[in-house]
Amino acid sequence: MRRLGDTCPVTQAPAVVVRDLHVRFGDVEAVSGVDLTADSGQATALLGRNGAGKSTTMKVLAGVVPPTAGEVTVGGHDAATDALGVKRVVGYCPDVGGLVPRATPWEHLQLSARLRRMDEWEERGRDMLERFELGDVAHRVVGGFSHGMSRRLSVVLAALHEPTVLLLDEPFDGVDPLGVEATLEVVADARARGACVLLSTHLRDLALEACGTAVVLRGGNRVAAMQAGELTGEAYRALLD
Ligand SMILES: Nc1ncnc2c1ncn2[C@@H]1O[C@H](COP(=O)(O)OP(=O)(O)OP(=O)(O)O)[C@@H](O)[C@H]1O
Repeated sequence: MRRLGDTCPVTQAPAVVVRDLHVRFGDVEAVSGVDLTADSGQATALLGRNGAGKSTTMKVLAGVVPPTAGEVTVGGHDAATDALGVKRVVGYCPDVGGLVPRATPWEHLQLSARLRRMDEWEERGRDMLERFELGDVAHRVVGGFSHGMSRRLSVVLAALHEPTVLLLDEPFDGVDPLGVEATLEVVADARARGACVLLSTHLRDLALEACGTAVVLRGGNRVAAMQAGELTGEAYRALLD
């Protein structure tokens, strides 16, 4: 039985390694040559315009879409051959979906904890729901939730089990300032306990606040990787054009 706070195997290698990733859906090449590395204890922002390939890259890192070509290792697991191993080490907030409309937030937490054979998770679960102002609706089905409430619950579910690699795809989308603050705290907490965080967003300012490193994608390619502080508005705009 896994307990919160259990230490994960520490490796010297970067927590996430992506080399020349290609992902094809039929005739569409969604990702065509992305390279990135991300270290434990660091947060990396994936930035880029609509259709740049951010969500597809995140799906590969989460083990839910296989790479068509290239090398992808997440927490030491090869995404092409060991998707289950990848799923075990990540916490993933998808860009859309992932929630069961007829279930309540508390039931989502219960299911997640059971699937991961977690013990002693209730206090953290309650605390996280409170931090994301979902405590009052913990027993209301999520089918009636606003978009922002659903996003907040998706972040809670991704982070509940204190994963080695935390993947947040558009976590700020439609989320109010208190939800943004709670999400930034989740990122900071994850970094502090040595997790590797990857966060995709269109919002440069929030990316800079949350992350020390920024990777910019365009047309399925990585066009830049830099310290987040170097990504001025002007530099970002130039990379997008
Ligand atoms: N399942 C799919 N089938 C076909 N094409 C897809 C599929 N998923 C993504 N694509 C295409 O791949 C490209 C990259 O999409 P992706 O969702 O990864 O971009 P994104 O950077 O996350 O965009 P956004 O910021 O709008 O969410 C787009 O052209 C998209 O239409």
